[in-house]
Amino acid sequence: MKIGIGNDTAGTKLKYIILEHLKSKGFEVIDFGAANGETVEYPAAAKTVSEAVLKGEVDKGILLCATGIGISMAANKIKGIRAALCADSYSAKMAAEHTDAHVIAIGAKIIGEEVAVDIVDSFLNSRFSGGVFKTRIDLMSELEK
Ligand SMILES: O=C(CO)[C@H](O)[C@H](O)COP(=O)(O)O
Repeated sequence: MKIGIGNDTAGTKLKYIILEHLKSKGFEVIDFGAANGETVEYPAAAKTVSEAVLKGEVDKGILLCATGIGISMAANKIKGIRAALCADSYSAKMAAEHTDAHVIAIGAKIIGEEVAVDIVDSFLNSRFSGGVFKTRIDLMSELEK
């Protein structure tokens, strides 16, 4: 599984922790986010990762900003993207199982490092349930028209 990770400046430290964790688990990770000392605004990071998912360059995306709020809002403005702001691993599991989220967002100043890693693992280890949940995301997609 190929993962895209993106962050604004506030998410840089947590990005590297998640990046190393994912690599240690054998994931291929593309880092689209701000590097140490670099200034990147969250809309740009959200756009790059979301478009990479839509193009199939990566399978799923992880987004980080200080709160996770702006970067999840920005990702949800990209047509076709379902982004879920997650503060716990159950939500991350449901984001995958019930809403087939393309990306999750985590607040780097809100969520501790170990919980953040649990959230990421929970999201990536969970699969879309289909069935009635597919009907519902199709209804959600109609809202974009
Ligand atoms: O969480 C965010 C948006 O929802 C941003 O990361 C936050 O606003 C950045 O703030 P600052 O420039 O003070 O680090």
